[in-house]
Amino acid sequence: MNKDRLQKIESAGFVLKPDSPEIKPIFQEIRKLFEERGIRVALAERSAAMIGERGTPFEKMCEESDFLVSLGGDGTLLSLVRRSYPWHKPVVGINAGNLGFLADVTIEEVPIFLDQLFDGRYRIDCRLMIAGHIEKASGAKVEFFALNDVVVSSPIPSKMVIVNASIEEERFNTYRGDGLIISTPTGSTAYNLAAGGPVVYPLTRAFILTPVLAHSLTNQRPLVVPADFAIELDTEKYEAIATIDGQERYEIEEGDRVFISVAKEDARLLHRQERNYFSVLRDKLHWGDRNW
Ligand SMILES: NC(=O)c1ccc[n+]([C@@H]2O[C@H](COP(=O)([O-])OP(=O)(O)OC[C@H]3O[C@@H](n4cnc5c(N)ncnc54)[C@H](O)[C@@H]3O)[C@@H](O)[C@H]2O)c1
Ligand SMILES: Nc1ncnc2c1ncn2[C@@H]1O[C@H](COP(=O)(O)OP(=O)(O)OP(=O)(O)O)[C@@H](O)[C@H]1O
Repeated sequence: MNKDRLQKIESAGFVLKPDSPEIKPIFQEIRKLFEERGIRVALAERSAAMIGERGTPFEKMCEESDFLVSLGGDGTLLSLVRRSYPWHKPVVGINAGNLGFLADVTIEEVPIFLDQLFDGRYRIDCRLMIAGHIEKASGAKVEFFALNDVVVSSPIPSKMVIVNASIEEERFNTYRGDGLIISTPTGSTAYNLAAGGPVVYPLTRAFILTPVLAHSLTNQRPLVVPADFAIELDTEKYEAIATIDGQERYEIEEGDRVFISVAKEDARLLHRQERNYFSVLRDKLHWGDRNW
């Protein structure tokens, strides 16, 4: 299979921004545009229920769609990429949210995006994903995937956490502070950026370890490591949680271990061909804008 090309452009599966029934007329308009071009549209059950329609079970939709569409903000796209990961379908984000850094097709651009799709003028970017798991002290195991980041922090604001980090089975550092972010290059412009971590071009194969408000006078710098390095975290003394892409939370107790490595398959993000990462940095995050 050529991972850079769509196999067919006959069916699309949609997920809508949660708790936003006001999105219904926008979705209906977009569905019409898809159907006018001969693309069958399925809507995931939960999204359908939100707008009073009958939907398709999420798994069936992923199985049967040539590509998936998130109509919402970056959060809706992150969640769709994670949940649909086992089917490895290309995902495009139509921005009906605020920032739309990842979800980069605007509602107005949908007709032209569809024309370009049929002309072959699109790109599928392979983005590395985190494949992680938590081994509980009890022996239980929880697996997860992340497109942006895994954050180990305190469940209580203004309480500290102590996070021990090992890289390739070698104890490397103990982070004391608000937490530790393990970010992918895709996530480098999210929480990692706010915590002072580097912006990393999204096609780079690396992980970034960035402390959040480290309680230390010995500069706890962000660290970039190759994506094929295995990272292991555990915590001491304080309560902690691991948050996946800002959306899934797991309690971490003393004795639990969090394992982070690169997922076998990349996520596939479908973009307009002319999308340029540096323009997005400028337009959305005001990179280099002297008035900001
Ligand atoms: N201080 C912070 O900046 C902060 C704090 C907590 C979480 N986050 C980030 O929020 C992400 C979850 O996003 P959400 O939209 O579900 O939550 P959210 O609604 O809390 O929004 C967080 C903001 O980050 C933006 N964002 C998300 N992923 C991005 C990316 N890869 N590049 C640039 N901007 C991005 C979103 O558009 C939104 O404006 C987490 O993965 C985490 O990285 C940021
Ligand atoms: N499946 C999901 N599980 C948990 N939270 C979700 C899920 N999908 C979306 N969210 C959350 O819903 C909220 C709103 O969604 P979304 O991020 O798409 O829109 P937004 O905040 O308006 O846009 P943006 O993220 O681009 O600023 C976000 O906080 C997001 O994390």
